Amino acid sequence: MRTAVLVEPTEFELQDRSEPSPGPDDVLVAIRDVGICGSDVHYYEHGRIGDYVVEDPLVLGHESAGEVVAVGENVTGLEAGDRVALEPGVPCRRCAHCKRGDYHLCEDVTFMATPPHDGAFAEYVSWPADFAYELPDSVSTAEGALCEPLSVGIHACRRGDVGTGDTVLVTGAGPIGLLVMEAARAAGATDVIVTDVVAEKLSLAAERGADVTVDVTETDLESAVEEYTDGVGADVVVEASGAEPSIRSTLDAVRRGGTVVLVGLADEATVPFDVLEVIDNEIDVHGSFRYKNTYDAAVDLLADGVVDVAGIIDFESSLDAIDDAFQRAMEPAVVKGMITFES
Ligand SMILES: NC(=O)C1=CN([C@@H]2O[C@H](COP(=O)(O)OP(=O)(O)OC[C@H]3O[C@@H](n4cnc5c(N)ncnc54)[C@H](O)[C@@H]3O)[C@@H](O)[C@H]2O)C=CC1
Ligand SMILES: CC(=O)[C@H](N)C(=O)O
Repeated sequence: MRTAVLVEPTEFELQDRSEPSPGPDDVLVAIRDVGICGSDVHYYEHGRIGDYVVEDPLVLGHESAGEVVAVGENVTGLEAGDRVALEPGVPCRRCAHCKRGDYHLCEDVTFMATPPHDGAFAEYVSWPADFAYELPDSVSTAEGALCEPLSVGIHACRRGDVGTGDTVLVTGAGPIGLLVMEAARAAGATDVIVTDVVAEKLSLAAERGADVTVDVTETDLESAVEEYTDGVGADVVVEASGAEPSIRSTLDAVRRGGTVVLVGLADEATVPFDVLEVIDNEIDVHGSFRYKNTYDAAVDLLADGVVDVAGIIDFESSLDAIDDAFQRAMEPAVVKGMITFES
């Protein structure tokens, strides 16, 4: 089977590898669509993310969906021909975190495209059947692939306990911020404010239903939120840029007694954060890491037409043109590129 392997920073090699054979509990999936995530681009550019270093050639891609072509002997509920979205992180199922239900915090997780585990820029992937979610006919495999970033959004909104009538501020209008907005709407938020520093991103956020967009290079965020909320502040702020000034600004924009959810990964682990403001204003600050138990919800939300993920896709490309696709994905105005495989 054909794969795109990152052999050096900024260098993919198209390699033929042998097709995996499914274990007894696995499905063999012919991959149809894989999203290019910011983390893929980061590995491509720098060969590492923090402590995760690409030491051996690595197949990138973890936002994937495709068609089941074979199933292991223990698999029930899925058969050849079914289309599935693949949840990319498979936990050990045995550790304390897994046993208390926090499987996304498992320290022994096999996460696609995170060294040393290969990802889905490959014609076939063998994956545990219980981490493969059947897609109804109304949901495309491109949408199925984007259940991954949508899951990040759903989990962040669950962490923030976003509810009916809430005003939610989303900082950063990349794919994660835009899908946080979708998840917040689905959770009942009636007002969504979105920030960014790139005009095209803010235009897209507005087209997709943001009530207010704020270009923080031109407008003071605190004043803009104060004006919109009659001086109260946002009920929930979801930080989805990873930019240090934006992380710090969350405390200026959240209401007293509100919640800040940190999703964006800052370049530096240490960001000044005013703990007195957190205490005086009784602000709940939550980290949000990947997701757990979100894929069923993501598929249902897509099937019911409650959320839109396809609208964030800027371009589709073939595996052969993966270098060009990654170059395009690095352009500031681009939100989401997809690698598509022929069926
Ligand atoms: N916690 C988790 O489980 C996960 C975290 N992430 C992180 O979430 C963040 C967002 O991911 P993507 O949307 O893929 O990234 P992205 O880089 O595509 O989007 C970030 C957006 O923030 C904007 N931005 C930059 N500076 C800003 C500022 N000062 N104020 C407001 N917006 C600003 C950028 O223009 C861009 O549109 C990244 O830091 C990523 O590493 C992504 C996936 C999972
Ligand atoms: C940080 C990422 O973008 C990635 N989705 C991951 O969860 O590792």
